[in-house]
Amino acid sequence: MTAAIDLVCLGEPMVELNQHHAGGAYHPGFGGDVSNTAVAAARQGLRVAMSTALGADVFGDSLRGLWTAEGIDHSAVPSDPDAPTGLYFVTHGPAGHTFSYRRAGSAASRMSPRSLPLDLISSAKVLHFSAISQAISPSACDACFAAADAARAAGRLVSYDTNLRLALWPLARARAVIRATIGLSDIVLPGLDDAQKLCDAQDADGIADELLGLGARIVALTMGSDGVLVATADRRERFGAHKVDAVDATGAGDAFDGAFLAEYLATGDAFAAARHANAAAALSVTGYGAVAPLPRRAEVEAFLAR
Ligand SMILES: O=C(O)C(=O)C[C@H](O)[C@H](O)CO
Repeated sequence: MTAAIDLVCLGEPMVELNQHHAGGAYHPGFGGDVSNTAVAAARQGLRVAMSTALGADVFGDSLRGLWTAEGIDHSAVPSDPDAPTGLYFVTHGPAGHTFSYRRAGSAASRMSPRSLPLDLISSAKVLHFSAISQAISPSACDACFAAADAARAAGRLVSYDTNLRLALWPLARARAVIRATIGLSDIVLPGLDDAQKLCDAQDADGIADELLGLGARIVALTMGSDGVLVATADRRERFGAHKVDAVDATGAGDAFDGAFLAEYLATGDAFAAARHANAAAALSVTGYGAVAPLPRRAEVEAFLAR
């Protein structure tokens, strides 16, 4: 079964409570950046598995329900009877969205190198994790490095989103860990705001140069309303942002990541992958929540064909 997996996503899934309007009700949904990426990739046709841990609780059960419905393999995900599934709240204001976490001590934060499904990671085509996967605890950070080592030793691709969450760790530590991880990654997927905190360079081309210099093979830098810059050692290209009626940017980067990986595995072309992912990310911000609005392949293709 594991031999058929294209993508393993390693990190922390969470239940989401999203308050669409100030003072209004909180709407239940799903989040956790790499779980969002897993759903985004599965909706584009990849065979995806999760590597994480859940609490043995109703929130863990509902995440399993999501993954089953999306065709995502969660057979390697244990349920921890002694630690909860993490939650987060999303509120919206004039400056965008804010995340408030209830995740300290979660089951996923107890991940360690010993808990990894190494056969799965070594046999899948791509391992994807993020700086959030590393920030949730020192043992989870160790697990990410061990997983990257296993994937690389097996000749697999490592994909990394630099998602910087300064509520989870201080910038100095984040910067050191993230820059070291970029050196182990084939595909690096940063957002501009984060990249400006992680790099000495502040402009998009300088950031791409710096990340390629750290060892990335492909950099896809998402820049919000300025679109996307994709850079490899010998080519770079910009893709303009699509104009859509945006209501909630939660998970837009994860939508990009999942669609990018799906199209990259289908075509081997990072630039075609970015064009596809740029459209998927645009569609993902037209609804509330990290997961519900993630588009399917047919929707992305129809949007690009307009
Ligand atoms: O912020 C986090 O740790 C999350 O995983 C919550 C969101 O789902 C995620 O950030 C969206 O990218």
